[in-house]
Amino acid sequence: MNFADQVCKVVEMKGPLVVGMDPHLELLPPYLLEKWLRERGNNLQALAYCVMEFGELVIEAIHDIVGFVKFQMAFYELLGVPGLMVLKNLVDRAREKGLTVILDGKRNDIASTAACYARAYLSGIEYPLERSIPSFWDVDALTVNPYFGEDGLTPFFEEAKKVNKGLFVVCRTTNPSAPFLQDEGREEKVYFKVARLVERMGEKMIGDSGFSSAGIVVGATYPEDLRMLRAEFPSLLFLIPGVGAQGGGLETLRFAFRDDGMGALVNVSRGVLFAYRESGKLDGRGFERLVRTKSIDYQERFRELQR
Ligand SMILES: O=c1ccn([C@@H]2O[C@H](COP(=O)(O)O)[C@@H](O)[C@H]2O)c(=O)[nH]1
Repeated sequence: MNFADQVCKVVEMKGPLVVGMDPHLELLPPYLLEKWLRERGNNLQALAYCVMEFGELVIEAIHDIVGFVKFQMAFYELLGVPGLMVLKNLVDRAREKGLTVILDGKRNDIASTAACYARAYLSGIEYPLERSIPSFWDVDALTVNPYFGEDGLTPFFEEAKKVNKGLFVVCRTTNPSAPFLQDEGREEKVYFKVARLVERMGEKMIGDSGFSSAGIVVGATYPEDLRMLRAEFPSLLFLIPGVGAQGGGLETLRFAFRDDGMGALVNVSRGVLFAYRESGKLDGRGFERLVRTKSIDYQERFRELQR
């Protein structure tokens, strides 16, 4: 069973929600932030402890009802080395709890450097005398930037295939100025070309589900593009951000799923993690109960769209 087949199995069991583990510092529950700053002082290590406890509480609250988490690396990189250690701990905790982990790093470069990223995040290090060291980041899938073209993408596809991991290549992004570059192109728009390239490069990664382990990132904020992409690329898994805080609607996500309800993973970060802010509980105590309630709510709403 390859990564794509595994994704379909988990979607069938739990639903397509991906909880985005994006610890925006300014939105963290004030009681937690105050506790760690009081105990450890005003420094990166204190913030990292706070993010760690926050992440652990989220994982504990959702692991039995959610199948996927996506860690946005930027929020952990912000906290320097302590932040990266927290990221590592949370990734391991999530996997121990049975969650499928997507690392949102949007990596790429020229081929020789991309190979290094691909080994770092996917396959690990192989060196002479048949010795090898597994990847430090024990994740299930990585997001990748397509701007370098096929030679930049190739190492990610090769390494992912070797160790049966997943890729999500950035295709149609959620941000307002996305069309400025992504809608360029003579015969075909750039984002469509990206999807076509991923489809071709991932042909040999198609599993029994009919999906390839190399998918694309498609924003919920461009529903018509989402619909066209699904119609044209039935074998691509979509990782869909943009629901909630960025204003992406739910109804149009119906088009993202294949007839059997498979094919789309929907990421919600702020809309789930910080639900306590809509509840009037200003210090955030018990925020994790609302994370759970909101996750259940999203899974139910997605289930309706999958029919
Ligand atoms: O086009 C893109 C690509 C990635 N993202 C990432 O998804 C989440 C969205 O967070 P919300 O709080 O649910 O808006 C975040 O990690 C982004 O970096 C995206 O939004 N758009």
